[in-house]
Amino acid sequence: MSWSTTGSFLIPFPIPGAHLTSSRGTYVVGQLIGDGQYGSVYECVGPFDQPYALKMLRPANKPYHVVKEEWSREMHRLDSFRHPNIVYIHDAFEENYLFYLALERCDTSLRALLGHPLQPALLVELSRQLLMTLQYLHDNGLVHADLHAGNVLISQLDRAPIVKLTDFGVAQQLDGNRRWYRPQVANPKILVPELVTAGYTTAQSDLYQLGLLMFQMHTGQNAIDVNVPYEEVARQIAEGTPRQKAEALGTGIGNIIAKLLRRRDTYRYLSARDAWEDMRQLRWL
Ligand SMILES: Nc1ncnc2c1ncn2[C@@H]1O[C@H](COP(=O)(O)OP(=O)(O)OP(=O)(O)O)[C@@H](O)[C@H]1O
Repeated sequence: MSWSTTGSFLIPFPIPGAHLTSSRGTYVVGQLIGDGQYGSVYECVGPFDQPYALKMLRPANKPYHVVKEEWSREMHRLDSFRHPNIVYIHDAFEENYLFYLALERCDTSLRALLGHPLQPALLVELSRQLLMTLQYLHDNGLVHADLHAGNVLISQLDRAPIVKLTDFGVAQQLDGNRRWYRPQVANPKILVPELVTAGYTTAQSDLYQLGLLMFQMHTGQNAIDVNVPYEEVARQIAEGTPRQKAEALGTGIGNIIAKLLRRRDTYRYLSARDAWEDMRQLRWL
């Protein structure tokens, strides 16, 4: 059995076969799918024998009320942003001081597909769906701010792949502001120029993170060397290394990625819609 500490408590994490109960019924926990910075995700079977992905927010020595706030924020975001390309939330509950989200279970994440160039048709289709999802979020004043391959889930991979964006733990409602001044950097591997140089994030920051992701889908490689200290990652971003690499590809899609990776927001695509306008013009579409 695995254990975690929260303050003076010792709380057992769920193990395969464990039964968890919400007001909607009983969930049977299966194998661990994976761990992230903030949570662990398990296979799970719901009250009507449906397969779910059960996300448990890891306490990680944070006070109870902080974890509860994070869980509540993510639950409300997923609940209010219903879209075919956003992972569906079925239930949310607390049991034994741990907080859970019962989510639609997807086949895989984009992370599992990376490491080599994707077929152009697949790259375009996944990018199209991501752009459409970002436009929906931005039209509703939300910036995701944590767009990396582990948060891009995919359903129906063997037929017609459907993107399911997940993990709204970092996301921020802009509330009429254009810029969100952030207290801390959540994930140094997906830094954006405006965060490095001025400490803020905008909706266009999501487009930059998508550019990093599309570079990986197109080439199978990272546009930045992420296995280095934070200062070195920040230097690459501030110097515009990702854009230079995308331009050097000399491909139509490389040019679009380069424009997503512009450092100055006036030169970057202004919206996801604009980026798709260019992508749909590519000859091989
Ligand atoms: N609804 C889901 N269906 C299938 N797999 C999922 C689902 N949600 C998350 N996963 C997988 O579970 C693993 C852990 O997810 P989680 O969101 O906790 O962390 P992460 O995205 O890898 O990283 P981080 O939280 O640090 O951004 C990942 O491999 C992710 O792809």
